Amino acid sequence: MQKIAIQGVRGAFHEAAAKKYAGESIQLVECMTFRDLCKSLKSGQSDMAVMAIENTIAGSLSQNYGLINEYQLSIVGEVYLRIQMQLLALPGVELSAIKFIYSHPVALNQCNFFLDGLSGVQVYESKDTAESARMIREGNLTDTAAIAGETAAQLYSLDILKGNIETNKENYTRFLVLTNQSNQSVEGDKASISFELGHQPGTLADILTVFKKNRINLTNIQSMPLVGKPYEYRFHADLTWESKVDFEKAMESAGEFANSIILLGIYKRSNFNFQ
Ligand SMILES: O=C(O)C(=O)C[C@]1(C(=O)O)C=C[C@@H](O)C=C1
Repeated sequence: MQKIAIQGVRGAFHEAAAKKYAGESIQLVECMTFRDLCKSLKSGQSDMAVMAIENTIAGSLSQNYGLINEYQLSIVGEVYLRIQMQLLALPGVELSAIKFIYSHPVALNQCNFFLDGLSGVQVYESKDTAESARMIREGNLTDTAAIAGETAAQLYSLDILKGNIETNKENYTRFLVLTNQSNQSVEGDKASISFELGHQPGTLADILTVFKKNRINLTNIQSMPLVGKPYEYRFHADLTWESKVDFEKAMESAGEFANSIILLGIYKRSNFNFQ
C-alpha cells in the first residue's frame, strides 16, 4: 500500500486530495507541519506527499515553494479540490455559546467575511482543520468551534453550526504531489520550474519572452526571497503547452538567460473546473 504524507490528520482536506490522486487504499502518514511532510519524504518514511500550494481566496502558500527547493523534491502531479468550510461544534451547542474558534490559518483566511461578522469570539490558528475538530470532541469543549470540512464533522461526530462559510463559493485549493525521485514524465503536459536571474534590467522580461515565443503558457509565477541575499529572488513558474517540442526548445533557450534553472517535474495537468 502506498504511504502518502499529508499535512494534518484524518479528515483534513489533504486526506481528500491524497485520495483523489491515489485512490482510497492508501496509508496516510500524518505530519503536523509542511516541513515535517518534506522530512517524511526525504527519510523514506513515505513514498509520496501531498502539499497545498495555492488557494483561490487565500492565495499562495509561499513558504511551500521554498520547502520544495530546500528539500530538492520533485513534482509528479497536481490535484484541485473544491473547498467548502463548515463551522463545527458539539451537538446541541448554539452559536451564541461559542467563545473560541480554531482552524488552520489558510482555512481561517478563506472565511474572513464570516469571521468579521462575529463579535465576542476569539479566533486562533491551529495546525489543521480536522485536528481542531478532534480537539473539540476529545476535550468535550462546549464553548469552542472549529472551521473544517464535512468529513471532519462526520469523523469526530460534530454538528454543522453554520454551513459553507467560505467567503466565495469559487473556492479551490491546488495541491502538489511530491516525491523524492526526479520526475520527467513523458506523458506530461505541464511543468514546474524554478530559476534565478541576474540583477540587470530586463532579465525577467527576457526569460518570459522565451516562453512567449515558444507558445508556452504560464499558469502561475511566484517569487521567493533568496535567504542571505536581501531583495534578490528565486522564481517559481508553472508552464503548460500544446506541443512538448515547444517546451523542450523553450527550456533550452531559457537556460541561456537564467543563472540557474531547475526542472521540478513534468506531470499531467489537472482541471479545477470539475464538479
Ligand atoms: O487543514 C486542512 O484541512 C488542510 O488540509 C490544510 C489546507 C491548506 O493548507 O491550505 C488545505 C486546504 C484548504 O485550503 C485549507 C487548509
